[in-house]
Amino acid sequence: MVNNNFRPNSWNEFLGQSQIISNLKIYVESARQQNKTLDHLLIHGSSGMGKTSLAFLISKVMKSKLHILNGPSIQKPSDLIAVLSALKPSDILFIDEVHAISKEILEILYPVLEDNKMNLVIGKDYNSKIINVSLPEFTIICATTEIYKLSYPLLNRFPIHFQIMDYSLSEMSQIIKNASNRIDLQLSTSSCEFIASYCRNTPRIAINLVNRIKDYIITKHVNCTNIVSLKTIFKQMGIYSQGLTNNDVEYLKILKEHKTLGIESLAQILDAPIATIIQNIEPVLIREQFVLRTLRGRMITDKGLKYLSEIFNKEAAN
Ligand SMILES: Nc1ncnc2c1ncn2[C@@H]1O[C@H](COP(=O)(O)OP(=O)(O)OP(=O)(O)O)[C@@H](O)[C@H]1O
Ligand SMILES: [Mg+2]
Repeated sequence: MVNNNFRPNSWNEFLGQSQIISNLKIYVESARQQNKTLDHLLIHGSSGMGKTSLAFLISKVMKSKLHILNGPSIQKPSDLIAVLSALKPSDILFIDEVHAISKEILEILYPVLEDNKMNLVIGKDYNSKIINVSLPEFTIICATTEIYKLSYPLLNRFPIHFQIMDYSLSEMSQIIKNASNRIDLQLSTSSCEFIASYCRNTPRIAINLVNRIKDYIITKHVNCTNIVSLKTIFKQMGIYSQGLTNNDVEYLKILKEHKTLGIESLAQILDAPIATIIQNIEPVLIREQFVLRTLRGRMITDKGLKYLSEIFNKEAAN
């Protein structure tokens, strides 16, 4: 489990995403000078890229109390209404996985986002009436990994919208350096860069790897953290270069065998849900240019074939 202690506590500790951070600093400062709350904010990006960390950081720099809700766990209107009713001025409400909230809950959220009001239905059938309840000035931060599942009316009710972009290799190595410092693990710059190449561009994976490396060092399964010993650790963990896992390699092997395959056939052969393939397997393979998505289906590239032959040659040599 990723330890919450790794979450950035200040602007400086949140690495990369320079455009988001520089804009956010302006919006936060402007809100402060006008004695206003920050406008509602939507953050989207893949899993483990820093959405929750950013929401936590905003609440820290705004010195605001953070209330947290998770889209899939808001099952009935009262789940949301209870939290909204407890909000105090300047609080922040963070709704994670907002794509998973139902239409019924969205109906409550729309007037809150737009007019800072809750429309509550009191009574039943012919005796029912709607009352408007004004809420204190507060900020809603929503996060999603699946932006395309949000309806347009929801999307355009967020005055601020950030997309978490890829991290550069040097930003990833700095995240690794900072995480290793926090757990007293000595890593050279070249070791950090090497680990960064195994992180699939994802800070959460970086932090997991740093923790696992510490496990190997502490239990003396490996003596030092040079690149040769890091390679031994990753091999033992079943991670290939570029951070590929057995599933990713299996996917490449299937494509090598079949040349071109549609996603349904791939899912069947891999025995994995299509969503898992699209969200967990393909992003790294496409970013590394090992795989192409064409109209006829998925195809392995020459670079992908070279990667496969390299890892199997290495295995044969060992
Ligand atoms: N830009 C960053 N700088 C430093 N550390 C980061 C950064 N982004 C993420 N992290 C670290 O990576 C971990 C995972 O990030 P986080 O939980 O914010 O991801 P997420 O986008 O919310 O993922 P999910 O969609 O799965 O909820 C955090 O614990 C944090 O320590
Ligand atoms: Mg999160």
